Amino acid sequence: MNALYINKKPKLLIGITMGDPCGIGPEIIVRSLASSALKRAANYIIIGNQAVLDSTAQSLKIPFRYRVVSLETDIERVSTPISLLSSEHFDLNLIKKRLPTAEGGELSFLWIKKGIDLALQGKINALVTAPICKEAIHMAGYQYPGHTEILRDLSKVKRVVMLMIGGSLRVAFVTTHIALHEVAQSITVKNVLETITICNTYLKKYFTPRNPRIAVCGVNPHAGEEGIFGNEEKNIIVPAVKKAKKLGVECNGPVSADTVFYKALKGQYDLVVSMYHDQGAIPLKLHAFETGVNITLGIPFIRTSPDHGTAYDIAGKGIANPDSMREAIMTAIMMAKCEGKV
Ligand SMILES: NC(=O)c1ccc[n+]([C@@H]2O[C@H](COP(=O)([O-])OP(=O)(O)OC[C@H]3O[C@@H](n4cnc5c(N)ncnc54)[C@H](O)[C@@H]3O)[C@@H](O)[C@H]2O)c1
Ligand SMILES: N[C@H](C(=O)O)[C@H](O)COP(=O)(O)O
Repeated sequence: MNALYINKKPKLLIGITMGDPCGIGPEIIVRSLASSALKRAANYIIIGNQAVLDSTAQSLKIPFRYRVVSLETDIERVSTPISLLSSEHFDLNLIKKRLPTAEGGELSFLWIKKGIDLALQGKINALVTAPICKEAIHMAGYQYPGHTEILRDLSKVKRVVMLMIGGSLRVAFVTTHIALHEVAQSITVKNVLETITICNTYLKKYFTPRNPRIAVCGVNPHAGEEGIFGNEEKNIIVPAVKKAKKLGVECNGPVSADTVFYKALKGQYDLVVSMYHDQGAIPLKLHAFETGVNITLGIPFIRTSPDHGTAYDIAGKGIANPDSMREAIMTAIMMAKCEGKV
C-alpha cells in the first residue's frame, strides 16, 4: 500500500445549506470556507446554486475552488475540501432585489430538505444551515416558521429544542417562533420538563463534563411574585422543576428573568431555559451576536446555524461578518468529533 494513502486520515464531511440566495448566506459561506483552518478541520459540501456561489466569490474577489457534484450518490466519494451539490436554476437578477422572493424561498426550502435527507442517510456528519427568510419560504408556499420546525417535522420527531450558545451564555427555549399572545398557553409542565431534560442530556454529551446547572426562567415579572403577576410559575414551572430534580437534573427555578442571565454570565449556571423567543434571544444576542450559534437538539443528527438572519440590508455589500457562521461550523465539527466518527 502506498504511504500517502496510509497517512490519509478520514475527514468529517459537513453539509452546508446556502440559505436564501438573496441574503448574506452565500457571502458568509464563501468567507468562512476561505479559512485554511476550517479547510484543515473537515471537508464541506455546500447544498446550493453554482451561479450564486460563483458570483458571490467573484464580487468578494475570493478565489474559491470547489468541485461540483450533481448527484447525491457522488457524495460518498467526496474527498476535495469543498464540493457543491447544485441542480436547481436560479435567476441571478433576483439577487439584486435583496428582498424576500418566492424563488429564493423555494430554493431555501429545497436545500434544507436535501441537507436533512443527507444527514438522515448518514452521508454527512453534520448539517450547518445558512440563514433563510421565513417570509420568503411562506411566499413559496411552505408554512413553516423556521428551520427548527422543518427539522422536527422532516426528521419525524415530536420535540426539538432550540439552543443558542454564545460567549459565556447558553440559552434554550420552551417555545420558539410563536406570537407573544400564544406563549402563556403553550407553556405546559410537559413542555418545560422535556426542554429541561433534553438540554441536560445534550449538554452532558457535548458541552459540560459534569452535571449541568440549569436555571429555569419565570415568565412573568419577578417570576410571578407569588401569583400577584400571574400563575404560570406556581402551576407549571415549579412542578416541572420538581419533576426534573426527581429525575436527577440539577436545576433551579423559576428564577426571575431579569437577573438570571446576569447570574449565568457570572458562572452560576451552565444553561438558562427561557420561556419564549425574545426572553432568551435578546440577552444572548446582546452578549454575543457576532459569534452566537443556534443548535437544534432532539433530532437524530447534528445541526447548527449562525444566530443571525438574511440581513438583506447589507447583502451584496461585502460587509457581512462571517464569524457567527464560522462558529456554527466549528461547533458542528466539535459535536461531530464527540460522536467519535473521526
Ligand atoms: N438562521 C436563520 O435562518 C435566521 C436567524 C435569524 C433570523 N432569520 C430570518 O432572517 C430574516 C431577517 O431577519 P432580521 O432582519 O430580524 O435579522 P437579521 O439578523 O437578518 O438582521 C438584523 C440586523 O443585524 C445585521 N446583521 C445580521 N447579520 C449580520 C452579519 N453577519 N454581519 C453584519 N451585520 C449583520 C443586519 O444587517 C441587520 O441590521 C427574517 O426572515 C428572520 O426570520 C433567520
Ligand atoms: N430564532 C433564531 C434566531 O433568532 O436566530 C432564528 O429565528 C432561526 O431559527 P431557525 O434556526 O429555526 O430558523
